[in-house]
Amino acid sequence: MPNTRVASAPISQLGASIEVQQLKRQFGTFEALRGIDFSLPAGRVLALLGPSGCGKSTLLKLLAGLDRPSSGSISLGGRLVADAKAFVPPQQRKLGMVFQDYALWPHMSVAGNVGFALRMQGLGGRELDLRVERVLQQVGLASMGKRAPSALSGGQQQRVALARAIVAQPALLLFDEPLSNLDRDLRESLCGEIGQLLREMGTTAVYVTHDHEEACAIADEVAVMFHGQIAQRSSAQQLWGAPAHIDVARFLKLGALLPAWHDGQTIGLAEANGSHTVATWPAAWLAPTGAAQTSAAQRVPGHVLVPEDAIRLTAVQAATNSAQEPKALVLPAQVVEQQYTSGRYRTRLQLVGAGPEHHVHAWTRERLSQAQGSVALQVDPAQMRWFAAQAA
Ligand SMILES: Nc1ncnc2c1ncn2[C@@H]1O[C@H](COP(=O)(O)OP(=O)(O)OP(=O)(O)O)[C@@H](O)[C@H]1O
Repeated sequence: MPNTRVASAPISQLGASIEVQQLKRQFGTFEALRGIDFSLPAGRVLALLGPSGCGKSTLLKLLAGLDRPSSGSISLGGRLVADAKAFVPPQQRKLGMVFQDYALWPHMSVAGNVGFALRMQGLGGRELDLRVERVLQQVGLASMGKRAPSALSGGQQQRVALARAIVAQPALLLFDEPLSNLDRDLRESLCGEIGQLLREMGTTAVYVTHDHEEACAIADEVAVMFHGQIAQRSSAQQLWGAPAHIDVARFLKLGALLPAWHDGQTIGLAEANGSHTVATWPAAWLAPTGAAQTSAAQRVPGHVLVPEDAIRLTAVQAATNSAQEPKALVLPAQVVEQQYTSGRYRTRLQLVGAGPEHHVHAWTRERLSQAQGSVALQVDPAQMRWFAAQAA
């Protein structure tokens, strides 16, 4: 979208706050949402992130009023819109929606699509034309109003859908995987533009995606969902730096999750059955929040997260647990394979003396051959995190 849009952006309004309490949605005996609680202040953007089937779209539909909760409540802007008794239909919730498949009306022009909500409000003539043209300009489609949607590219069609969603100045914008039909370059640019537009507008928004880069680029806060529940809700920085749950670390692919034990003082990398400890180090070396999860007198099984960026590769002879570098964990490893990507090698390494589950990935500039034998991993323990095994 052109930069002129920023200077001429006329819309600046505060959106509606969202308050969701103990929200559940059952389909027969299946619980698609199992007690969702969150509140979002007005003007904030929340991304719902999670694997397929975790309940993101179900939650979005309940916020939109396209479906009713089995129990629990939703309030928008302090007004109760859904609970056991109340139900406010979508057209009275002052919201705009953008879907994955654009959902444009093919028999209407671009301007006809964009102006539809305003015409429903009784607006017409010059004022309608001006509002539509202004919004088309905002989404980078100035002077395309007369075209048919079928005469536009996928990215342009999604801009029309965006213009249609924002033209009536909604208090809440809901996005359901809006970029997943577009190619990667377009996804990246449109993602940045939507984020900028949302910040300019000050509208509250909920954005469903299974792409963590998209979620982090657009949203102030990210809620990661699994099996109908929110596992963690925080800023993107916190999500990456302090995943609260092993499933979050796994979903975000934050690094290797190595079987380990923790006895309150020491952490040991161990075989899954606990039979053979490969290496130990003081638990205090880990980030405090990671170690704080366990204060046991006996060994508790779990996993240690080793982010790829926490690992440096050195020659075996150069690597020692020296007094100069007391908090560097040194582990001998064997190169298994390397893949060249984006100017670096992603290198898969097997820890020496450990089972197949004890492998990690690290990045190197050089090509290493298996014939070079062992290398040493220098791991920064401050970047590692401990996750105790969950009770069955
Ligand atoms: N109308 C329905 N009847 C029965 N089950 C449903 C219905 N709608 C959703 N579900 C189930 O609820 C679960 C959550 O679905 P939902 O569409 O919310 O997932 P999602 O996280 O949005 O997934 P995706 O990323 O694949 O769109 C899924 O197991 C789905 O099969």
